[in-house]
Amino acid sequence: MIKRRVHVAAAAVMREDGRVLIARRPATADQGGLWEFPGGKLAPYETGLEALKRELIEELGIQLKRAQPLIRVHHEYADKHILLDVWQVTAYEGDPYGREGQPVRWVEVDDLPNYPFPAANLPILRAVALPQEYLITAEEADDTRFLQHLERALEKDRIRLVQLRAKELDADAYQARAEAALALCRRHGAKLLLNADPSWLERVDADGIHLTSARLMALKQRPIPAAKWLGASTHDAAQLTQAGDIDCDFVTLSPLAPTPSHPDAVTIGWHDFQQMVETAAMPVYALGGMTRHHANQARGVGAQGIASIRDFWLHDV
Ligand SMILES: Nc1nc2c([nH]c(=O)n2[C@H]2C[C@H](O)[C@@H](COP(=O)(O)OP(=O)(O)OP(=O)(O)O)O2)c(=O)[nH]1
Ligand SMILES: [Mg+2]
Repeated sequence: MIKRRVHVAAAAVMREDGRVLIARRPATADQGGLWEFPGGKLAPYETGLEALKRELIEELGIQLKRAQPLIRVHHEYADKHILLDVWQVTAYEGDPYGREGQPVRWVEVDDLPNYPFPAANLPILRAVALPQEYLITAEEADDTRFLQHLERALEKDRIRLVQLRAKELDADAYQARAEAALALCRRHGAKLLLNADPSWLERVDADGIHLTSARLMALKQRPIPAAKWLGASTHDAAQLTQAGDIDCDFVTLSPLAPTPSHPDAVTIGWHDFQQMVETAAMPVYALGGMTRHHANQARGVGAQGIASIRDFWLHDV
C-alpha cells in the first residue's frame, strides 16, 4: 500500500504574555480528542502560508498579520505520511475563538507537556518552548569577567538559553562556575545547559545537558529524564540521525559558514544545511559564523534560530 502524503499548515499563535493557543480536535476526527495547533491540510496549489491564513479564519476567526516559519515535521502515521508545516504567529487581528465549536485554550509554554497531543507534535512542543538564540559561553579564565559577560548577554541581548562550555576548567572550578551561572540564569528566566557528562546533573541541578558529538555518538539511549533539556552538537547526517534515535530535544548543526577563527574550514553552506534540517527530528540551531542578524535567514531554511559564542560574548563589559 502506498501511504497517503498529507501536507498540513499549523499555527503556534503566541500572545504577548508568552502564552500559546491550542485547540482540541473533535472526538470523531483523525487524532480525535487530542490537542493540536490550529490548522489544516493545504488545498490544491495552495502554499503553506496561504493555507495558514485560510485556516486561521476558518478555525479561529482571526486575520493573520505576521508569521515566521517555526519548524517542519515529517511523521509516519500508520495510514499516512504527514508533513506539519508550523508557523509562529505573532500578530493578528480579531479575538480567536473556536469557530467550529472546538475548545481553545491559551496555555503557558511550560505547561504544554501536560496536554495530550498527536505523536507528530513532540518536536513542535520543543520548538515552541525554545528561543531563537542559543548562547554558547566563551573560554574565560576569570570568574568575575565571565559573570559580567553572561549578565550583559542576559540583560542586553535578552538571551534565554545558555550552554556552559568551559573545557579548560578543572572539575571544582567548573562546578563553582556552573553554580554561579545557574543562579544568574534563574534570575533572568533563562535555561542553563552544561556541556559536560550527563552525570553532572547530580552535582549541579541545571536545566539540562549539551552533548558533544563524541558523547552523542557513544550513547545508546537518552541519558537524562524528559523533564531536563538535552541538546547535542552535530556536524553530519549520521549525527543528526543519532540525535533523533536517543531523543535529543534539539541540536546545533555546524559549521554553517566560515568563522574568523576557522576561515578555511569546510562548511555546510545554506543549501545543504536546509536539506539536512528538513530530515531532522528535532529543532536545529545554525552554528558557525552566525550572528543575530542571521536569525531570520536561519528560520527561513527551517532552523530554530542561531547559536553563537562570538555574537553574544565579545563585548566590552
Ligand atoms: N492542525 C493540526 N493537525 C495535526 C496536528 N498534529 C497532527 O498530527 N495533525 C494531523 C491530524 C490530521 O491528520 C492532520 C490535519 O488535518 P485536519 O483535520 O486539521 O485538516 P483540515 O483542518 O483541513 O480539516 P478537514 O476539512 O480535512 O476535516 O494533521 C496539529 O498540531 N495541528
Ligand atoms: Mg484542522
